[in-house]
Amino acid sequence: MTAAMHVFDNGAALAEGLAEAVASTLSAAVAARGKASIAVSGGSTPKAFFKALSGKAIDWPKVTVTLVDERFVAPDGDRSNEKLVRDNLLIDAAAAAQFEPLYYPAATAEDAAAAATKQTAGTGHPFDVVILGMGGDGHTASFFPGGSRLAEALDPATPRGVMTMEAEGAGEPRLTFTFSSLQDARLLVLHIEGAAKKDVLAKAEAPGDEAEMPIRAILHRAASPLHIYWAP
Ligand SMILES: O=C1O[C@H](COP(=O)(O)O)[C@@H](O)[C@H](O)[C@H]1O
Repeated sequence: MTAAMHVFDNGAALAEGLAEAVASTLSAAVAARGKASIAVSGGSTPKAFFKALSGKAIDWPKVTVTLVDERFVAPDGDRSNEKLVRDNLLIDAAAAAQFEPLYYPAATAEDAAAAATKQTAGTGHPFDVVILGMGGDGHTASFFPGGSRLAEALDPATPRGVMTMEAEGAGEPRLTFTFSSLQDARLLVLHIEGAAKKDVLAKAEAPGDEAEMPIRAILHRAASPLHIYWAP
């Protein structure tokens, strides 16, 4: 697997540079296939990128936006990745995009994952764009160290779709696209910021157990070239 490093002076420059690259990939997808798809991460890092992307001139009604992972929490709560996307990406021009959530108000996270798998079945085979983040523990999407279904989620034989994950470091039960759903995106990006995450990345790039740092699955065996976007 090859990785290209894109280094920026600061978060604002990164947000703009990444938004440009994503907008160009989505527009090319619409031109080639009449539609485009993007799966984005939650957490604290992507807010400025979302805002930069939301104003780009893309044929947004033809774009489907979803999440790489979600917490099993209602979408009006501050821990909801859906809320982050609705408040920061699905605004301005991008308000016209289609959105496919991973959270459903089901009795269990398993039921919500089944509903999300069904609803997203027509999207992303492969995704045009996947934007991954990374936690300080080396998790990406909801592939957490010690995750209850980590081996299954990272197994390339596990089909595309959404599954549940529970882990000590995860807080709420999680909903996550499987590794097979994400690793072949036409534009596969890892977006990280700060010196601490650069150190985590360096550790993960060295050979080692995926169970300890699940980001290794993406770094070492994703089918698509990985573009790493970093700013201090
Ligand atoms: O739990 C999550 O964390 C990661 C990293 O988030 P950050 O706050 O360190 O940027 C994120 O990529 C993932 O989507 C989210 O659910």
